[in-house]
Formats: sequence, structure tokens, C-alpha cells
Amino acid sequence: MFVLVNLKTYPCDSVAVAQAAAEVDETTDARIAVAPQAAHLEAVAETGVETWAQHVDPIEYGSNTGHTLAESVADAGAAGTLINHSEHRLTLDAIDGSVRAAERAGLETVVCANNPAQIGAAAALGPDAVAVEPPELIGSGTPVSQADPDIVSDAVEAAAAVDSDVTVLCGAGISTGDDVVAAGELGSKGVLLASGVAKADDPAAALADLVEPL
Ligand SMILES: O=C(CO)COP(=O)(O)O
Repeated sequence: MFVLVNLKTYPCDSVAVAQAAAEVDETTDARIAVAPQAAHLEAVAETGVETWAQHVDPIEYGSNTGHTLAESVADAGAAGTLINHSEHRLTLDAIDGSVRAAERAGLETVVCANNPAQIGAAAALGPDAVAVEPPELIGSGTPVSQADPDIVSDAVEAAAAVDSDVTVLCGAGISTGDDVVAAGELGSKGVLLASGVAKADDPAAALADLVEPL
């Protein structure tokens, strides 16, 4: 299972969370990665943990003030990037452009979407993976795998119907090892989570709990 921890812009210590993730990664067969905000990518990558960007723009080198260039993200040490997170929605055309920009820079891609229908559309753009995250459950503490299991299994079906090479992650409210196991039982190959780690009093313990049953 892939455990991708999105730190959003939470006021946590990104490097401390990354160090904890790197340590927990040594103890498990699960794959752990941390997605800090762009300004922290390099510091997080230096901890040795697999590092992901939260977003890249559909642009090339040039006059794009304030945008995030995929090549810069890769140079900072990122191995992959989220695209179209629920908190950073893009047009279809921009999602496509961002996937192409990420590919150009050698970044792995996870395109986020709200529901199975959007997952099918996202899969058609050929990312490495898609992540279904019902917006109403994000940050709720109620795991999608429990509150709405069908959305996960339907997303797995929707992606497979379009492109069987695109793997499916799920997210929203995931915070325990049991939630990760439940996600796996629904056909998800990983989880995307944030508050369960970034807002935890002890992020290292939260991460250890997440991978304990894997
Ligand atoms: O948005 C999310 C991950 O990208 C999910 O957030 P929570 O884990 O806080 O529900």
C-alpha cells in the first residue's frame, strides 16, 4: 500500500514529519511519501523520505510569474506530484497540461477527483494513479472507507474500465491502520491523507499506527 501524506499548509514542522516518515518507512513494506508545500520540498527531500509536490502548473520554462514549474519541483527533490486536489481544482485542460508537464519532468502523477465519474475522466488523461476524495469527508475524521465504501469500489471500477494501468488511491478522513486496510479491501492501492498525521500530537506515532497492519 502507498501511504501519501499531504501536509497542505498545516502549521506542522514539515521536516520533523518527514524525518518520522523516513524512520517509519524503514519498518514497513508499505511505501510512504510526504507532500509538503512547495517552499518546503527541498528540506523535506533532504530527510531522505520520498517527497511529492502538492501541485504543478501546466506550463514550461518562461514567463509564468507565481506558477509552479514541474522541472523546479523535480530539481528540488520531488518524485511525484498531486494534481487537481480538491483544494486546488483545475480545468480539464489544465489537468491534462499538468500531467504532461509532470511527465516531461519525470514526476509520477496522482490526479485527484471527487467521485467515480470524475475518476474515469481523470484516468483517461493517463496519469500513474488517481485518488478519489469526497470533499465533504476531507478533514472530517470519518474515513471514506467506512462512510462511503461504494465510492472507493466504484472508483476502482471506473478507472479500470478506462485504463487498467492507472492505479487508484482513496482519501478523506483516513487516520488509522484499520482505515488503510479497509481501503485496500475495497481495491485501493493506497491512501492519501493529511490531518491524521499533520495535525496529530505525535505524527511519528500516527504514521506507525497507519502502517502497523500492513
Ligand atoms: O485532502 C486530503 C488528502 O489530500 C484528505 O485530508 P484528511 O486526511 O485531513 O481528511
